[in-house]
Amino acid sequence: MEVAATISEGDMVLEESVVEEEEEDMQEQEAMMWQLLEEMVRECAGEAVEEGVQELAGELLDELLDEESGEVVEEFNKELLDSALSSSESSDLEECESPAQEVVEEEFDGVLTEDILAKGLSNLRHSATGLEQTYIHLSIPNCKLCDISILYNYMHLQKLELPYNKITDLRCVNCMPYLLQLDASHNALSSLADVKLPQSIKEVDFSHNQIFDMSHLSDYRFLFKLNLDNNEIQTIEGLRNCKSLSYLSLAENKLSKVCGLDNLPIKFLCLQGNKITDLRGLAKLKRLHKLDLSNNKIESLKGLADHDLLEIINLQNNQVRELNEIKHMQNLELLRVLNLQWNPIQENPDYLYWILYMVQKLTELDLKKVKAIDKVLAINKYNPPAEVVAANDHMTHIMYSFQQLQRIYDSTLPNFDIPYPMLVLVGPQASGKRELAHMLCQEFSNYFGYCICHTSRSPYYGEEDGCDYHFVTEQTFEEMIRLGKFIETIKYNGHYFGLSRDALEAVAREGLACCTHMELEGVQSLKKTYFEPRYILLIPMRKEKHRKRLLLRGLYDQSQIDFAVSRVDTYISMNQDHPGYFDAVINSDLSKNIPSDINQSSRRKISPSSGLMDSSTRNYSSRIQARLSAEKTVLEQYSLEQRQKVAREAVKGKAPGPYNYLFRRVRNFPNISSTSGVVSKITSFTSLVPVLSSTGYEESSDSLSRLMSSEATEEHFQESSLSSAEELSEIIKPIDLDTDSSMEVVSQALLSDYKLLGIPGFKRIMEDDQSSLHTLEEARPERLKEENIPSKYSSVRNTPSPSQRLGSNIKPILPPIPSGRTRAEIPDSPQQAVCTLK
Ligand SMILES: Nc1ncnc2c1ncn2[C@@H]1O[C@H](COP(=O)(O)OP(=O)(O)OP(=O)(O)O)[C@@H](O)[C@H]1O
Repeated sequence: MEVAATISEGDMVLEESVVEEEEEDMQEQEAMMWQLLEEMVRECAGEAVEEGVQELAGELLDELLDEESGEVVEEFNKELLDSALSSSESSDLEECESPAQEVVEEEFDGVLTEDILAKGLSNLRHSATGLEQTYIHLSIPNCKLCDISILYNYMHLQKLELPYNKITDLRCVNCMPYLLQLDASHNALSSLADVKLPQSIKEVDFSHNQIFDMSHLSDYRFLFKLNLDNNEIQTIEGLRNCKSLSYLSLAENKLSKVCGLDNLPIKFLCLQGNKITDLRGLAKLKRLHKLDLSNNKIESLKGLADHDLLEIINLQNNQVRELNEIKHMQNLELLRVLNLQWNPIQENPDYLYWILYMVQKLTELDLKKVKAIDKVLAINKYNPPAEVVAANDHMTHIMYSFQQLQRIYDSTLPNFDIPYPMLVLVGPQASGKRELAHMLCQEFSNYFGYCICHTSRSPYYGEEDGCDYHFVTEQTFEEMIRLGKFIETIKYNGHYFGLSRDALEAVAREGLACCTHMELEGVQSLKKTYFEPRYILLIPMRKEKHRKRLLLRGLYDQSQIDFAVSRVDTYISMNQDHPGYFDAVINSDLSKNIPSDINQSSRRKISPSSGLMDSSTRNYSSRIQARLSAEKTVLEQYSLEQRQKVAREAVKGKAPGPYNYLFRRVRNFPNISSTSGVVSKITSFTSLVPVLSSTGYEESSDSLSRLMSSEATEEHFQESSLSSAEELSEIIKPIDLDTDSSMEVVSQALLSDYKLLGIPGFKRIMEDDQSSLHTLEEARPERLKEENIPSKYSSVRNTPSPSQRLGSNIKPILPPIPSGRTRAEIPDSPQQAVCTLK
């Protein structure tokens, strides 16, 4: 039993050991299978990686292993792929480093051998002679090469790249007549004396060497690009014959000035990281496109002007301090990118706007995009357009005047519907507008009062305070601005000029229409107010004559004369571009009395009789007074008597007040074509009511009615299609203001043509106005009433409020002075009229 038991136990032991053996076998087989599988996978992945198809490797592994091996295989797969990729990357890097890396690693002695060279050759082509096949490109970077004498045998090379080596001797290139590109950067070259590059060389890079002398680079006519960055060069020299040099870089050298570059066709110049202090040596580099002068010691930008093609300038980290230096760049029409970071100039508060004003086409400043709003603000700050000046001026005066006690002004009485009549003579300096204003006020003293402007300039000889101007100091003028005294002001030739509210009110209080003169900017500001003056433009059509006229005055220096003459064009274009902006245009050219050649010395010695514009004759009022009181001719005397007669009749009510005619509103003729420009042709047409002749009211009324009837007017306008501005310029003929006879022309134009001289006292006319209108209306011929021809009086009485502001062709020539404005109602002092608004 025991044996049996032992046997059976032995059997069991045997059985167990057999099972163990079988298990071991299976494990072995499994391990073998794994090994096989791993080898297979590695092989496939390796192949795929070798081919650079990493994705494919992944997919392959997936396909092979996924289904069979479950998660374990997947993990393995990933590990394998990672290791395969990293090994491929490292092998890539190795490849990048150098084709000859393996050789270098074996204690390389720096001598270029055939083996190394063979790995760097490429680009098999016909040689330049065309006789043989040869490699024309050799590139052996980063090989610690010292000795490259083997290259003496490689004369067919056209491109040679040997950067990041230790080369000190480059004479082998002397035997390469076909070489076009040479890169010997990052080497140990200290001299180029022995290097004789071929004439045909186009691009050379000697950057990052120890070269201190560049004089040996001359005579390369086809050299296009030269890089000498990071060397020891102290002077730019030897390039004068490089007539094709477009790209020159000498960054990080020891240059202290720019020189030796005259007349070279350089487009790109990099001189950053030197010790340059000024740029005068750049003056003759006319083809520069891009300039890098960062990290220098530049203080002055003189030498940058006149580079018409310059687009980009980098002046970062220099010593530019003065805003005025920017002026040297103001003519750089193509300059778009400018970098002035880390320059003291940046600390100036006006820096941004001044630069944007001076170099208006910049798109990038200090590495930031330029904003359009900043450009606009810059222009508005330093050279604001006339509209901006006018708007600012208007805002200023409105703001200051609001701070004052509010009043009811004589010029606004009796209501806003009927604007206070004002006549403003506009034109460039010395166009004769001041003389004409004085004359009008003298001749039409019953209608016009001269409005005396304020100025901060000192009086010329012959000018009187309170007659020509109110002469005040600049401080007083500015104080007056702050007190809200002005309606408009301008600054002309550095002096203030302004139309004060008080001056205008003084005229209005007299019951007179205001007549004054001013420059265009004044008009632009005045047009923003509620006043609605008529504007007459006096324009010199011949600039040379105008210049002589200014010269004759002997008051202005050359720049002032140039400025005044240059403004003639501004007026002309304003008149052309804005039809109706001026109500009339007068050609103010002189025709006589100006000597054809005026020299400097004779300017101040012109006798009063030789011309009106001499400074000794500038007391206008007395001059005009003298003229008017001069003995009259028979004809003048007769004319005067006639006018006085008419005036007497008007006062008595037999005839309408003459101002009613003079300032009657022009009808709006639809077929008037708006034109602009100076009118020189004189026609007989007048938009004013025709003349009151001595034959009595009936006749004149008849002719008036005929003229004002639509039939007559349409008929007339078919002949003459003029704008209202032109109509008035027809009325006031082109006048030669500076000749004795021209005074008469003015008189005749304004007086004889309309028979308006000798107007009786304005006040009385005003008082009689209402009654005379009634009387006259009643006295109108029945025929006219039946035909429903509009009465001039009713139109005067019911003058419609102007529907448009200035510039419109339907506006009146001049509004009538409101009938409610009589002397009796006008308070004696301004205080009486003061009423504080709630
Ligand atoms: N309030 C004003 N607003 C705008 N412009 C004015 C004003 N007062 C005067 N001006 C103008 O300023 C300019 C300079 O005046 P200034 O008196 O110095 O000229 P001028 O040499 O005497 O010439 P002119 O004979 O044209 O007056 C003139 O054109 C004048 O009409």
